Amino acid sequence: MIKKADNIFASPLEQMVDFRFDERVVDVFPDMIQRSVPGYGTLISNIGILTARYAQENSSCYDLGSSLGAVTLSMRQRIKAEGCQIIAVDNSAAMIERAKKIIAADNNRVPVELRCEDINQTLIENASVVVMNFTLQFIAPALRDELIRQIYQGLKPGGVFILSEKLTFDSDEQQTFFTEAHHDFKRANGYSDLEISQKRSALENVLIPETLSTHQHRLSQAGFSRSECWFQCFNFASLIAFK
Ligand SMILES: Nc1ncnc2c1ncn2[C@@H]1O[C@H](C[S@+](CC[C@H]([NH3+])C(=O)[O-])CC(=O)[O-])[C@@H](O)[C@H]1O
Ligand SMILES: O=C(O)C(=O)Cc1ccccc1
Repeated sequence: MIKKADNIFASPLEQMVDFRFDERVVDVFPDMIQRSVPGYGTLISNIGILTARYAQENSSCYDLGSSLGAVTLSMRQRIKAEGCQIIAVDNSAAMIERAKKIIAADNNRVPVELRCEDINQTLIENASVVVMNFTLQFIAPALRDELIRQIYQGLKPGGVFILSEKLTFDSDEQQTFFTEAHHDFKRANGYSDLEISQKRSALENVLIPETLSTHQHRLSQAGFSRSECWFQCFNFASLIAFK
């Protein structure tokens, strides 16, 4: 499949509208996420490696906010345990339609179920691995505690939850440093200042980042015994939480 370049925010927009995972975004999504999230490729491959270690026989592995199925494919390639299935969930119909084609073109044997639904409505059960790779940040903050509690409840003993998020920081100094470093990363990947600033406005009310300590506190309140930050590049981090 050829990768289409993301130029969604390249020309001046008369009216700023909230960012949505629609058809236009789906078309350029692999290029957009790769050029926007430092370490994205490293995260995808290592989520596969972590899944290989923690996937249990006859259990389910969940990819919540699966977009085009990058995490699903990485998990699918690595799972060795017998009788595992992957459940991939996204509430964007455009994403799910495209993901169906991508998954169908992959010939690995691990069963994949793709669901178009709100992850707040997803019943998590018999899970050994649950992944949210940059999805919690799009969930209304008031719903986050309950969602993480549901994930904890649905995990089997020994199960893990992998949570990747864009972070915000308590100190102005840290916030400025990480934001500028991220913008430098985007500039180095060919985005103009206009693209960076228009996308930033479009995401303002849609992507609501939290601090690392807010995430860690929520995980421990939900019951997780321990969490480790196993990856961070600038303001993008990933945690693994153990039941
Ligand atoms: N309530 C919701 N229910 C279900 N899906 C949702 C919801 N809200 C947002 N989404 C979906 O969450 C995904 C977030 S992208 C994940 C990248 C992927 N994990 C990847 O590793 O390539 C991250 C990003 O673009 O920064 C989109 O596909 C939304 O439709
Ligand atoms: O582009 C950004 O500034 C981001 O924070 C990452 C991102 C990547 C893809 C869709 C939405 C946000």
